[in-house]
Amino acid sequence: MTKKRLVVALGREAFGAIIPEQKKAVKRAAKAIADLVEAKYQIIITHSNGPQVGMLHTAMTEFSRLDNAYTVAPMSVCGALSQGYIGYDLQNAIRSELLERGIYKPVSTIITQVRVDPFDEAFHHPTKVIGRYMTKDEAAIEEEKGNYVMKEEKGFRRVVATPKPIDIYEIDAIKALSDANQLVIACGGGGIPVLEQGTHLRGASAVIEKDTASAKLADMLDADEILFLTGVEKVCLNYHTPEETTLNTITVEEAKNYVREGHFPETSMLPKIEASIEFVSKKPGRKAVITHLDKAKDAMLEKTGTIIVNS
Ligand SMILES: Nc1ncnc2c1ncn2[C@@H]1O[C@H](COP(=O)(O)OP(=O)(O)O)[C@@H](O)[C@H]1O
Ligand SMILES: NC(=O)OP(=O)(O)O
Repeated sequence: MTKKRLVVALGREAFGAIIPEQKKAVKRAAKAIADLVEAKYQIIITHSNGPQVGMLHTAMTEFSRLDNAYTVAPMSVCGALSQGYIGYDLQNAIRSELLERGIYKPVSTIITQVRVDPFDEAFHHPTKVIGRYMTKDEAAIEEEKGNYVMKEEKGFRRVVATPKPIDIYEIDAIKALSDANQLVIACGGGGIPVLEQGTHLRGASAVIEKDTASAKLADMLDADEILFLTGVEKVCLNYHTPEETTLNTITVEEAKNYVREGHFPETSMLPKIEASIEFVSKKPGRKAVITHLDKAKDAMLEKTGTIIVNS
């Protein structure tokens, strides 16, 4: 029996924001992945990095202010750092969980670069929230430093540009490892955004939306399914209102209508719905699933989650 190829996109629930939280949270992510390995999926893992990339950028910038022996790290370098240390924790947690279940399977992280367009309009309209929540006063100080901030429900956060992913440079390596039945962590944080300049890849000051990049990766790998593991069991209409209802299986057309009706916020659920529409509508038979981190196996068995199909 050929295994189904599945891209699993791990959201913030799988990492928390700070390093001690991450060590604990990745164990839950590892359980989800191990369940899917046991269910015989061929898995490629992607992950969030919004809180982490913001933390790294702020830390490096502030440190360089204190000591001029250190320099500011560009956002692209912070993206690479985040892929490295998140991948490190994740691959070790998955390795342990699999070994405890008597399964040996190599797990590796690929530092992944993703091509973006230097003329992408997103560079003029930053919308990607990163880093920690700030108070109004902290946000004002942040703006004085030349950074953009945005007001969210729980406070203020920094925002950076989020250009569309065009191509994934390490796709052949990702595919080779996956074809060899190994677990691969790739496109972390949406991938490091790079601009192609002749033979040189130059890092861009941006953070790619990991949901969009996950759909791109899933399409380039010709995956059968994509699974977004987030903080809710099902996607809702009229979220957090007295009229709230949950969605079970919906078609791409229904999903598009709900987007038009404005049910999904731009900085949280919308990218997952748009990525699902993009992936599913490219080829018949594809499926996208959105559910809670702890419900991965049940959702793949269609016992829970929101499932997006062609028709
Ligand atoms: N319509 C909606 N239905 C369900 N959850 C929603 C909705 N709108 C916003 N959310 C929130 O969006 C979150 C998912 O977005 P986010 O945390 O940014 O993703 P990720 O888990 O990939 O990091 C959910 O955990 C939930 O709190
Ligand atoms: N890069 C990215 O989309 O990260 P978050 O999911 O944490 O926003």
